[in-house]
Amino acid sequence: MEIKVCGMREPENIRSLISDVNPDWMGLIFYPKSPRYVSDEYSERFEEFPVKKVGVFVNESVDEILRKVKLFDLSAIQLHGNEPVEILAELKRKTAAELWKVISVANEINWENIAAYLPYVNKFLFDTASPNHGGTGRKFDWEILKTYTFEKGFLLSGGLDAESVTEIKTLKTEIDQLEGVDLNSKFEDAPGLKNIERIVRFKEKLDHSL
Ligand SMILES: O=C(O)c1ccccc1NCC(=O)[C@H](O)[C@H](O)COP(=O)(O)O
Repeated sequence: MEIKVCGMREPENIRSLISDVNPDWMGLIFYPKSPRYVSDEYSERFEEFPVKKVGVFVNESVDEILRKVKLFDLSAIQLHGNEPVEILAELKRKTAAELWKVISVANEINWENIAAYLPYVNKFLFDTASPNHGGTGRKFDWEILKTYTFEKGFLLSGGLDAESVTEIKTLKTEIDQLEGVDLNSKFEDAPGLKNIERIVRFKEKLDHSL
């Protein structure tokens, strides 16, 4: 299973993450209201790191997203707001970066609305709905994912921690499209600063149980 560690910011912390965990993806948050916000000044400090970067955006303009893709050498764009399909269509025409659409889960999911994104996205990411958009540290009811019928893969997100591993394993046996997990606030010592040991323990538990 893929591992994305989101909300990274501090170079020394990133260095430890890569050497001890070697995640598939590192998430950088470009939403100014997030306590994990990554400003342009960080771009030079990230150049050396051999890890694929995914930029997290909330209702951002296409021009600004493309500017960040270039500045931070992003491999993927995670759209974490209410972005309409047209924005994804435009991005797909203008960049080779992967496109991930976040589905914020409250009570129900309208699968017809989500189907409209299929021609443009590389994957979906299911997260807990919140007025702040992400980083809630709360799980949603994963039962709803059992009604997922598309072939497209997705990442599971929202309040994941080491205690979640058994349930993730069960879910994977039922839903093959579950490609990976997204870790964030439950692995932090402070916003934007991850506890690497905690992530190592999560990964070991996941590897042993899959
Ligand atoms: O983490 C944030 O501060 C954030 C703020 C606004 C939009 C997205 C944000 N995070 C994006 C992510 O992909 C998080 O990993 C995801 O929301 C899960 O976070 P958590 O519930 O803390 O595990």
